[in-house]
Amino acid sequence: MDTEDDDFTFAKVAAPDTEDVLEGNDLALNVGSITLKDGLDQQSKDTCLPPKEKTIGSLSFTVIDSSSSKKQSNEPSDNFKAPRPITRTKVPFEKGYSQMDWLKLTRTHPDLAGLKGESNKRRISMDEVKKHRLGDSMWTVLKGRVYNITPYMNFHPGGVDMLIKVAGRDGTSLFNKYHAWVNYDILLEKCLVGFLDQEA
Ligand code: HEM
Repeated sequence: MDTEDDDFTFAKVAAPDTEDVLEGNDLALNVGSITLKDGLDQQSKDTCLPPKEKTIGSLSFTVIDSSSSKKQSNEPSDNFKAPRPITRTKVPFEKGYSQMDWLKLTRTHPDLAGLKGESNKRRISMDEVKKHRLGDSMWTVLKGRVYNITPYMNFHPGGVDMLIKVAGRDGTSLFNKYHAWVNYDILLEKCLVGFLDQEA
């Protein structure tokens, strides 16, 4: 059987040693003896501290006069112009034109680019791109790749009006302005017509 002495759940907590108490008291005394210098003694006043900078013990701080009519340096200057935020309005997609529907179409449609058997590795001149501004064959250039964007028109979350702006031209900068993070490479993979011939 356990005796009361063996049972740690009833272990007696010894009263603190008188020495410990004294040490504690010492600490308390030490804490009590910390003094804060106001830094305004004659010596500080005579040294090189600027008038509004003061020292308390080892801490120093600067007094800012908020009543001063002078502008603080962290205020925007009069010439500062904040960049104008662009408005990105998501157009509610029509039934059958969600991003999932687009994904399904890219997997099932045999020729979204409208290649009709031609290779999509072809080099294409900007003049040829310009001819594809309308109808079922609207092309755009994104970072040197030429895409037929007609099939994607109704699926574009930003709406047809936005996407049509890049038909027949290089759409890279406009695309980046609105959503540089969008992975067009994957989205339009099946719409690739060819590569822009920079020299032509
Ligand atoms: C050419 C290929 C393009 C592709 C593949 C594409 C794709 C996308 C995608 C996936 C979104 C949804 C993004 C999201 O939810 O964060 C989106 C949204 C949007 N896109 Fe495009 N886009 C293209 C071109 C453009 C262009 C040229 C413009 C502008 C002229 C434009 C304007 C917008 C806008 C305003 C939204 C807003 C909807 C939102 O806040 O999500 N897009 N686009």
